[in-house]
Amino acid sequence: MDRRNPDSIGTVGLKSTPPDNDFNCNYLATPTKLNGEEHVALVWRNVRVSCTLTGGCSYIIRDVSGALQPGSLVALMGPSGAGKSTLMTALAHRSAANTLVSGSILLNGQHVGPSMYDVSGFIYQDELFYASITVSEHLHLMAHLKLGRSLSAPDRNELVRELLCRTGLTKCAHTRIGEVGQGKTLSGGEKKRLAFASELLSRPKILFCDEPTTGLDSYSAGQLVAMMRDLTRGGTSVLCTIHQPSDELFHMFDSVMLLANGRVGYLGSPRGATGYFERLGLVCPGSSTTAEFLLKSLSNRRECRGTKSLKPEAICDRYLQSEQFQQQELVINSEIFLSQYGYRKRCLKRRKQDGRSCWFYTLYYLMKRNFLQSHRDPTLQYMKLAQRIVIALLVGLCFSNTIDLTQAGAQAVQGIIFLIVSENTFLPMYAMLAVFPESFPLFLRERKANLYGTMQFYVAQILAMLPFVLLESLSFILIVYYLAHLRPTLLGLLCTVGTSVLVMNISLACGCFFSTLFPSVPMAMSYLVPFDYILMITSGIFIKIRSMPVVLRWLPFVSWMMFATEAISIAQWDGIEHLNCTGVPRAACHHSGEDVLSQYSFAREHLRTDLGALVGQYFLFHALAVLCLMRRANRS
Ligand SMILES: Nc1ncnc2c1ncn2[C@@H]1O[C@H](COP(=O)(O)OP(=O)(O)OP(=O)(O)O)[C@@H](O)[C@H]1O
Repeated sequence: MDRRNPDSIGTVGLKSTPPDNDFNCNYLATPTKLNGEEHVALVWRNVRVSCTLTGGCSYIIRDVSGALQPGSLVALMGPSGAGKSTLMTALAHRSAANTLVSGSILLNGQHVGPSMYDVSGFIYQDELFYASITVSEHLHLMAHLKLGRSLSAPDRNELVRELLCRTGLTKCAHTRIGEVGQGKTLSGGEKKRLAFASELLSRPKILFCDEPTTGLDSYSAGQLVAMMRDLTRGGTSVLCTIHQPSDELFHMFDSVMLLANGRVGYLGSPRGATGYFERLGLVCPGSSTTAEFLLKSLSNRRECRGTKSLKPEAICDRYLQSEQFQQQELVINSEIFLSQYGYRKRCLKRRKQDGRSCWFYTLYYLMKRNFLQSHRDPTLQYMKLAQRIVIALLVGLCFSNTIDLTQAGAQAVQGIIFLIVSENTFLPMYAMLAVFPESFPLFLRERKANLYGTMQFYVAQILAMLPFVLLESLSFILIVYYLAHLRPTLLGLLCTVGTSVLVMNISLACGCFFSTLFPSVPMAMSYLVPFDYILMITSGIFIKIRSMPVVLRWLPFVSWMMFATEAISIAQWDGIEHLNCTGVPRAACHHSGEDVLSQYSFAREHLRTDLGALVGQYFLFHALAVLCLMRRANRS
């Protein structure tokens, strides 16, 4: 219970928060020290939302007006498909890209825009987290991402501690969030509370909650609504969609907005709702809760009918002539008046500082989050490393006694070069395909909330992977090099290792490109397989580039396998003067390293071009991947 504020016990006898530890939890219900200017009011008038898909789509929301006054707890209710989520995302300035919002939505008198992200939080119906990090780590990382450098380390720690305490998560602070089927994970209710705590980090003035109680038992749902009520005591306004709350929960809200087919059927106090509907001739049977009765009344398939049978459209028409509608108009007008005459602050404070330092600061914490996620997932990283080591041992041992300065040795060297290049190409490329589709939904939400940009997200993903990529690539090539007795010179080793690492990075970049270009892994896979064949055919091992049909001679230039095979071949053969021709006809014999290279149309003068082309392809694929990601994010 809040010790400063005795009123923080819910109206239905639910304590605002279970006292699960000895901490003083005074974050949520901190009585507002703000004067009227610091409050944020949201009013909306004649809001319409339509979707812009080709093939046409009618209005989802039609001429909806209302107000969210500072410190109020408002429930948004309606039958499934009534448009609750659509209205809420429009008010929160987080609408899907394929929807068009018209009408006025005013935040302290100003048309709503990106400043909404600085004053509001949004709790989605399905909460998304990085599963491998702990609750406490998640809150600390989110504090860095949301608040930047605006808080000192002790203040940040204190804030996280307070929120853990207030949301009853202290006992699972060091539990990994987890996913279903991963051993110990947070329960559904704990995840909801964590989503709640994450949004409260930035002390939002408005909190939008999309069905936060769905999937919770009645006690947990009661706790959550009580928590929201506590929050409103600090001046925060909460708009919350909710499905069929119990009577206790229903009456905890200050007002309720009922939607039917995208229109308002009632907006007013929960207490007045039953009476209002009774005056329309719709009577609630004793067995129903108030919410059930209201939803059935507004549903197209109604069971709850009174003497008069009003259709949802007629109920919405009657609302426009009601006293409740007139009262709402007064509230909207008074809020507009308060904003116009300076009682509501127009320039809302930004959460984070702008500028370069903030860009790198955010990048660092995104990288840290990605690193923790991949580092802690043994199935993903350590299994991959073990797999690479096993393959390296296999390849190295198979070739261990085959490499010498003979004709057979020359063939073995070219064979192992092909294996090195293809091993560094195909596995990493396919491993990347799932990365962006998996992280895209969370990225989209956080990007919409203005936490970071596409470039920061992309660079963080790549940099966080880099240590593992280097480890995998180096362990593979060093084992193979040593066991197969490849050329024992420093230059040969450096050039081979450097090219292999580069090849692995290009393959990752190409995998990123395919994974951002296509919306799903199977689709990306179906295009990647033919591309793999182009890579292999043009690697220079199977066919001389000069003997390919003229129209296809450009293909090798999109194939890093050709440049890499040539670079490593040069590293292995350049400067070798003599090869043993015993048992081979003189005409078919390679007398020197240069002969071996020329058999594949390779030449030592190409080395710089090869390395330059590899570096160029690395940047090209990353640039294409970023463009695709931006395009997809803008369209979502
Ligand atoms: N981006 C969109 N593109 C096309 N149609 C949409 C889009 N968003 C919502 N709709 C349609 O608008 C209607 C209202 O959807 P919305 O999700 O807002 O309803 P809801 O009241 O929140 O429903 P529920 O309670 O089931 O979550 C639905 O018929 C839905 O299919």
